[in-house]
Amino acid sequence: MTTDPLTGRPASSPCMAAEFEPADASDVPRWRKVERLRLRAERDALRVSARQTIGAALCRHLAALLSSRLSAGAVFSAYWPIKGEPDLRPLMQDLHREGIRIALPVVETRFAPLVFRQWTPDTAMVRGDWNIPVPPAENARLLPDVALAPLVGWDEAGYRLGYGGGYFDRTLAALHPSPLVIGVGLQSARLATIHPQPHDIPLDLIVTEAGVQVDHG
Ligand SMILES: Nc1nc2c(c(=O)[nH]1)N(C=O)[C@@H](CNc1ccc(C(=O)N[C@@H](CCC(=O)O)C(=O)O)cc1)CN2
Ligand SMILES: Nc1ncnc2c1ncn2[C@@H]1O[C@H](COP(=O)(O)OP(=O)(O)OP(=O)(O)O)[C@@H](O)[C@H]1O
Repeated sequence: MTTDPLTGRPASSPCMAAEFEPADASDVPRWRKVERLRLRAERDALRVSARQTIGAALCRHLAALLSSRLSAGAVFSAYWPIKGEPDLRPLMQDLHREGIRIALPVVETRFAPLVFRQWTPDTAMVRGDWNIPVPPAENARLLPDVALAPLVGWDEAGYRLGYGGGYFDRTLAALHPSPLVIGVGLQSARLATIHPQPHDIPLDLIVTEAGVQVDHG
């Protein structure tokens, strides 16, 4: 039997497709819940070495993409990896060294837009909402010129599936001028469609370990 080099599982593992497709908008939240669980389980099953390879490839693709879009003093919002998300902290370090200001998203108020707090390699992170490590409240609040949006799932129209809090959609709806938003996730997290709803805002670009997949930027 052949083995998938990334997951170490049988290449012919049983079909993991969602058990249903939503018939109408009222089914979409339930469908998304099933898909989030499936995609997160697949991501959790990755070997550490596969995760590292993916993170390094993403850092490379993003560095190439950002070199023409960010200059010293610009604000770049990244994320602190949780729940098996690709680790882009080496990229944050490199861009910081180049004089780019790095910010991280923070849930300061539940169900409100995210705020962005400055991060430097010297920042002592504290635990925020949902136990996510965040820069402390005394760090400067910044508005990103370019923002990464971590993806649980994505589609070729540029829509994203996150953890289901609606935080990025709420944030993008509130930010003016809106930053260039780059979705970051696994190639294997591609869906035929996320069944976009009126509140869903498409991303400008989507990048996976295989390179740029969507470019509306
Ligand atoms: N690394 C990282 N940081 C990030 C995000 C992210 O996706 N990744 N976010 C991107 O938006 C924001 C936090 N997003 C959140 C999204 C949902 C819930 C939430 O509602 N949690 C529920 C449990 C939901 C579940 O387990 O399915 C809860 O706490 O009860 C909290 C934070 C900001 N920081
Ligand atoms: N602009 C908005 N204003 C108010 N509520 C919103 C907005 N955008 C999304 N929501 C609400 O947030 C909830 C979750 O939305 P969705 O399924 O798109 O989450 P998600 O994009 O996967 O999560 P996240 O952005 O936190 O990673 C929905 O109930 C939706 O109504």
